[in-house]
Amino acid sequence: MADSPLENIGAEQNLLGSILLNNDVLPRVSGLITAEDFADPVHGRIFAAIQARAAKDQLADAVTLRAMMADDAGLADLGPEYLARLAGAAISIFAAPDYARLIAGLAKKRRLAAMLSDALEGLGDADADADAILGQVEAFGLSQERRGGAEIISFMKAAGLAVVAASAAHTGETLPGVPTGVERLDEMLGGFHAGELIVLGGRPGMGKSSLALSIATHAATCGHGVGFISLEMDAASLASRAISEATALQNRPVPYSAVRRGTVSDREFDDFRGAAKDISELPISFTPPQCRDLESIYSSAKRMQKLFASRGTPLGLLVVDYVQLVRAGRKTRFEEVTEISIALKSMALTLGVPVLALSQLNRGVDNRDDHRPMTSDLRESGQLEQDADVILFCYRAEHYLARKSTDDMESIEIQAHYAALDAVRGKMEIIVDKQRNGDTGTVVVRFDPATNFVRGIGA
Ligand SMILES: Nc1ncnc2c1ncn2[C@@H]1O[C@H](COP(=O)(O)OP(=O)(O)OP(=O)(O)O)[C@@H](O)[C@H]1O
Repeated sequence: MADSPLENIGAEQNLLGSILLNNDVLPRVSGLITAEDFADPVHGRIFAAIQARAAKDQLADAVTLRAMMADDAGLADLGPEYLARLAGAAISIFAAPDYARLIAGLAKKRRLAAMLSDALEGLGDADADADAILGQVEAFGLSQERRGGAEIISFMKAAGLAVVAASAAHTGETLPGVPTGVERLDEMLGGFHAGELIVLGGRPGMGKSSLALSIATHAATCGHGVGFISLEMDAASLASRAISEATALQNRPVPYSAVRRGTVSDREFDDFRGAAKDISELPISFTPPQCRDLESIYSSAKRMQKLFASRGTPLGLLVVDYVQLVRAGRKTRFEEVTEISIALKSMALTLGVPVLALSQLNRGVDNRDDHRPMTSDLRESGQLEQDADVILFCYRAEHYLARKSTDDMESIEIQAHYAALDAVRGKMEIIVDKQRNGDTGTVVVRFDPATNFVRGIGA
């Protein structure tokens, strides 16, 4: 069958063949083309598989890929020797970048054609809103700029975008960013903004994961697709916490630890099951435990973005819990976290969503009199501090006071200790330590660790 004018299957075969024959071709074309640019979906999957192997410093040739893609029905349809045939059709290493540009250019034209056809269809509908169609065209232009990366944006265009964002914020109908569910925090930040890296730091047990999950479920409730990449907890444990929070919101709190231990009453079990049913449709996706390196995090995020787009709830937030567990294969921890931090910021930009990255702070915080985290606590964490657009810390005085021994205290001190404990019981401070485009400050929220419940005081 002849290629359509907007695809060149032969060029795709030649390019893939040359990479399979010589993996050194890959770095020469990586910045020019993505797996989505291939017109033939099987070719896209072959390219993604080559990239995944290369990221792990593994050889990607016809033999290794055939084993890796043994379950790919599309590849099986093309015959057992297809990969070997591709390798036989290789072009020279010097021609590869031109082929990559040709394929990427055709992909751009296909996307443009699809978008224009949608827009024309919209224009044919007498009830369609012209501004909505124009927005669609503009959004397409922006998404192509992100792909191109190096394109130049005129001041006029930037000013236009600034006015669109200001007008959305001004009318107050919608938050400019993804809402967190903590009203005061949303007022300070305007929600989490697309393209931003938000770092949430804290000591273990301070409630980072709980806060992140609570924000994720709230964002999903508001219609944003959420990708939750936890390197610490499995999907069922995260879901259990989210369901527990839903029971608390329904004023029938069922602690997730009791559910796990099997110590809930029949009524509590029914409440838990009922809440699970209520939130089961939320657009949140988790990743399997083997998703631990940057390459798989990025490819999972891209898969989630496609999945959510196809379901009409576009990916609005990506959460990574937590940075120190991600593997990047660098020599020192500092270099490794720096690479992760740069990658997470670029993920936020290329995917066009906010990335909420959790960061575990080291013991230094516990050894001070004031255990509130500070910017300097992030300094050992590579370049996180510089790359982050927003830095949040969570802090619970209750966590420290409840663990303080009263053995050596006088009775008056014990009284003061319990008064202090009562004053902070059930409260978490969210410290906005850095905001590239706004003010800093502290927001106090109600936090029930047993049910993962986080809400603004008085909410
Ligand atoms: N039933 C319960 N009663 C009281 N506290 C609980 C209960 N269940 C869990 N917790 C506490 O809730 C907190 C949950 O914290 P979370 O997992 O969000 O911490 P984190 O900051 O992400 O740190 P970590 O790295 O340890 O997970 C922990 O301090 C845990 O001890």
